[in-house]
Amino acid sequence: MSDIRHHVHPDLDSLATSAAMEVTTHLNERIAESGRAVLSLTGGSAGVKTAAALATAEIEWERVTIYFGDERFVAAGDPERNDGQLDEVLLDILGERPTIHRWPTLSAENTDVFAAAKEFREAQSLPPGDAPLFDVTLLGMGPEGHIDSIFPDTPAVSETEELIMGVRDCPKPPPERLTFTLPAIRRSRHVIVVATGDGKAEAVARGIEGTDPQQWPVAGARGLESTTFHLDGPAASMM
Ligand SMILES: O=C(O)[C@H](O)[C@@H](O)[C@H](O)[C@H](O)COP(=O)(O)O
Repeated sequence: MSDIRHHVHPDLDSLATSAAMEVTTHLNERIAESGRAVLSLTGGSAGVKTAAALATAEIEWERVTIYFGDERFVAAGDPERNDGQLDEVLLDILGERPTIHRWPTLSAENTDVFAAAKEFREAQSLPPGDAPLFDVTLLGMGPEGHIDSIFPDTPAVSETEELIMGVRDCPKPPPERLTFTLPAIRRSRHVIVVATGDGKAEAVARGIEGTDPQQWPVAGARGLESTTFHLDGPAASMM
């Protein structure tokens, strides 16, 4: 049974610093053990702030592979994309050191989000089975408990086989997205959830207690070795 922990921080800056330190420790442990490590990043304010804190971390980035947990299916360079914010705070600084796997973009030749998901799935050819895909998955979370583009009561949260999905009619715009699923997230050695504000308090409580992921997707996000929530006081107020 994986370990579920939470830490409460005085503000977003200290939360991001502490979450980034945890990411750094796990990546460095993995690099020491196997020579490489795999990290999945997330958008949203807390996720981007944590990524920014990683820019000064002592990590051999040449040995790191980076994925994005989800992406909005919009054109390259569209300000709606998650990866643009992450480029700004971290990836442009790291340059070519890490290996980065970006999601497909909407283009004149690529307009079907399901076909884009299939293309990405085939390009990654992730191994079936239980072996870890990610050493660390960092997750932001919405007030209704969505993580990546896995929203309550949608096909993405019901998925039990596929690791990668296209999303249509997403409850939060833009409506078309690409996402790793819960079966993929659960193949992370370590899951780190970052959340602030009292609007997240119920989702945090349901996520930590492990209720039905159909209603609160974050409750299905568990790491193989550990699951850690980094919170501020208001986000921790309903536990
Ligand atoms: O693609 C998206 O719509 C966002 O990336 C979203 O999933 C975000 O990560 C969470 O809503 C948490 O965001 P905040 O930390 O800003 O609340």
